[in-house]
Amino acid sequence: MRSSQEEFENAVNRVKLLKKDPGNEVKLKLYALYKQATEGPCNMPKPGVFDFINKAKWDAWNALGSMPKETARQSYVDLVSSLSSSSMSSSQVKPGADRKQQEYENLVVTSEDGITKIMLNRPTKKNAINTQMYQEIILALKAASKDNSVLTVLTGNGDYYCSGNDLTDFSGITAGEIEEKVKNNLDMLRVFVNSFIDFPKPLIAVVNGPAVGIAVTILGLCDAVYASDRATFHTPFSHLGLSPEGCSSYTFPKIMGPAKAIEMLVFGKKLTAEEACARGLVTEVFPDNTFQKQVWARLKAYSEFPANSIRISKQVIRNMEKEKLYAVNAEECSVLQERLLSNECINAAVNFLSRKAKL
Ligand SMILES: CCCCC/C=C/C(=O)SCCNC(=O)CCNC(=O)[C@H](O)C(C)(C)COP(=O)(O)OP(=O)(O)OC[C@H]1O[C@@H](n2cnc3c(N)ncnc32)[C@H](O)[C@@H]1OP(=O)(O)O
Repeated sequence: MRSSQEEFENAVNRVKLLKKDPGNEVKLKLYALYKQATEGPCNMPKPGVFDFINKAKWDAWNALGSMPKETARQSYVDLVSSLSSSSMSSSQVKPGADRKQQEYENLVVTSEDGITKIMLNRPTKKNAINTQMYQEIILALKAASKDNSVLTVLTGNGDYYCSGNDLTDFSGITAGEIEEKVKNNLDMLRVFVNSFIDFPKPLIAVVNGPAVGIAVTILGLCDAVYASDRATFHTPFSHLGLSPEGCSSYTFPKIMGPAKAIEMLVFGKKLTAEEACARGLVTEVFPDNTFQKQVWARLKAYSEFPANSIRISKQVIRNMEKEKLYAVNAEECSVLQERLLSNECINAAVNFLSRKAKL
């Protein structure tokens, strides 16, 4: 929908009422869009290099090139709306309260202070990831990649971070249906892991408690991992007749060296948070009683860094090996598809379902 001249003028007035300074970067963007919307493409002579302020303004306006006036007007209105709502939320919402976004069945997704938090929300099942939760995480990451946040956080509700893939996912499936179900699940897993590979902003795991299976492997694709000292890290793939996923067959040897990676991924050694930190899988460990306070203060400080710089720097690092990661993901999914149909795996799932086996 195109915005009218009246909406544009309203937006110009609303900018003057903003309670929070939006920062120089946003102010330059507003200036440039306003000039483009009212005068068209940049028509000023370029200021000298030492005229810093006017040069920055000129650069911002000139960068809009031949953007039509109508598009600039719409972008200005959109930008002011996003600023007004965040300025309102900080003045009207109780401190510490989150602004809730789209509703999900297995997630709670909130955005505040430049941080989008995706919280796994099946605490009674230790946040095990079922098919629907995989789909919801894919959607939530897609939405977070496009929202105004600077950082995205993945965490768990309750005493667990996540107990990994939901082992009951295949219960109630007949022998005739199993192959197709496994294939569909593996197609979904590939998309799920790709959405971590492709995530364009810093993605931070706040590991509030034990993590199992895919919840651990995917940490190798996160940009920082903050863990409570109560957290543990366990990838019992061999016990379950499975094989590594989440690109861990590539990221773990790279992070901790092949011998330590094999101890985890092949022999299923469970690590404490301190051990995982010593191996480089975890960025920093915090005492559980101050974990949330310390981590969120840290994240809030990081979210105030220049958003574009942070995003671009993350992408420069990730882009170096994106193709490799896609290939690893595809290969792991193809191996896992066979494993899921193996007797070793089916027996392990039956054991879990009949409550004979636990980790
Ligand atoms: C797309 C295909 C991908 C395949 C790749 C696989 C990747 C993986 O993630 S492999 C790892 C899979 N996860 C596990 O093996 C963990 C299994 N769970 C357990 O061993 C235990 O539940 C526990 C150690 C995580 C926690 O034990 P405890 O504290 O004693 O709590 P409960 O066992 O009573 O659990 C409470 C409740 O939660 C259910 N639950 C826990 N984890 C899972 C799970 N992974 N899948 C399904 N359900 C899980 C558990 O069954 C209990 O439910 P209720 O009995 O209904 O209360």
